Order: sequence, then structure tokens, then C-alpha cells
Amino acid sequence: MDMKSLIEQSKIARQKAYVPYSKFPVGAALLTEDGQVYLGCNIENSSYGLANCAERTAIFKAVSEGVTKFTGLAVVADTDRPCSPCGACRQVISEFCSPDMPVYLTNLKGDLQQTTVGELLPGAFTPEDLDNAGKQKL
Ligand SMILES: O=c1ccn([C@H]2C[C@H](O)[C@@H](CO)O2)c(=O)[nH]1
Ligand SMILES: [Zn+2]
Repeated sequence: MDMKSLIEQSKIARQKAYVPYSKFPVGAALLTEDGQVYLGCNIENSSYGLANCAERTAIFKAVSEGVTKFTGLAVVADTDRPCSPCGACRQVISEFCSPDMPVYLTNLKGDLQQTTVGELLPGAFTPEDLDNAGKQKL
């Protein structure tokens, strides 16, 4: 799937957002290695801190079905600048996607900021950091 189609898919995902509190719908479309697309929207809660962002919804849907290899991510919201993922999502994206994977940040006006996972979170904490750590030395 090409970049434009992935961005279109993120807009379709956005239409499912559950955002009674922020009224700020976000959509994400995550492309897998074998060409499938997982859609995600933000899902809020009356306990506000429990909101799940669109990006993490898409990733958690895929991982929960055993799919962990990704080749692209598109994000869209009705923002002035292309929608910028929050810090929590940047960390979760970094867990599953290689630093050179393209990320397409967009808005409804059609602005596009093409970036990468590594640019979104330079120096991310990784599973390798845990492997290389001293164990049980307090
Ligand atoms: O990249 C982003 C930024 C924000 N949100 C959500 C979280 C919350 O539901 C609403 C307002 O922050 O937007 C996302 O889903 N993705
Ligand atoms: Zn987020």
C-alpha cells in the first residue's frame, strides 16, 4: 500500500474515535510487513487519564493478534500543524517499529510531515537496555 492510501485509511479510522470529552478525534493506520492495515482511533473515558490514543490502539490491535512487524504509520487529526504523537505513543511506537520506519503525520487540510520513528523519539528506551542491565543489584 502506498503512502496516500495509508493516510486515507487513517482518516477512516478517525471516524470511529470515541471522544466525548476532548472532542478531538484522531486516526491512525498501521501498515504491516505483509501489507495488512490496522486502524486505530482514540478512545476516551469518563476517568480522563485512561484515554488511549489512536496510535496505541492500532499497535495494540495488531500485537494482540500476533502481528509485530510494521513498515509504516499514518496519523491524522484536524490540527493546524500535522498531528504530533504524544510521548507515551512515541515510546510504544519505538518498542515495535524500527528507527528508520516512516511515519506520516498529517492533518485534514492535507499537510504532511514525513518523519521516522527514530526522529520522533531519539534515544528511546529499548528492550536491549533491559537485557544489558545489571540484574538484582540494588
Ligand atoms: O497523537 C495523538 C494526540 C492526541 N490523541 C488523543 C488523546 C486524547 O483522546 C485526545 C486529546 O489529547 O487526543 C491521540 O489519539 N493521538
Ligand atoms: Zn499518544
